[in-house]
Amino acid sequence: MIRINKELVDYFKDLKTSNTVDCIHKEVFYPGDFLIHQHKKGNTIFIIERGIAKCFVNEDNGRDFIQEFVGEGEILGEIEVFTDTLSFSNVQAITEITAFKVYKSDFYKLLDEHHALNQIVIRAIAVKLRNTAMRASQQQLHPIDYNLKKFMALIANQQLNVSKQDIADYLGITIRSLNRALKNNTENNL
Ligand SMILES: Nc1ncnc2c1ncn2[C@@H]1O[C@@H]2COP(=O)(O)O[C@H]2[C@H]1O
Repeated sequence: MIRINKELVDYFKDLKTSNTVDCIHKEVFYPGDFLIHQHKKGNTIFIIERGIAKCFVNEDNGRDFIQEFVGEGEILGEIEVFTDTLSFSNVQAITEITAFKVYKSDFYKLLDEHHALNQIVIRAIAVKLRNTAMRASQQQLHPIDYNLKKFMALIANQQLNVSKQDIADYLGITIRSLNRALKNNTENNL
């Protein structure tokens, strides 16, 4: 499912057009470009203005796991900025993306000066935690066929072409298992 956050993107659009701050930069990414690299220090946060990216972890065994598809208004890089650690995952553009980029020190300054932004960011992180926890339990407790069916239904109305590899990486299964599940679902008319 593609996560979005309208209130966050609207807040940044308003700040940018108000011309009261000069620390919000715009950056364009093309499909395949990385916004954030796993295990690297980035020192910036991004807010997606337009476009879709995938957040994924590359495991020691070489396999990728997609944690989430993120779209308009999603904040990226905030974990690294708030915890002063290296990024725990990659963020890669799937479509062309325009994003607001703010350096860490400027982001802290914005949070100091804009009470409303604090609340929006706290809410965004709480929603991420909730979504991530719910997805984890759903994935653990349901069979592959059920999770695949749910995922296909979620992306059906989002006009996004997700590759077979990305679907498999989102469900944490191999392409072979995905093909088997697709066949099962077709045979059972799911
Ligand atoms: N499950 C998730 N939901 C939303 N965003 C995520 C998820 N996992 C990783 N990310 C984003 O990917 C970013 C990678 O860099 P950070 O660790 O700084 O911060 C991470 C989050 O912004």
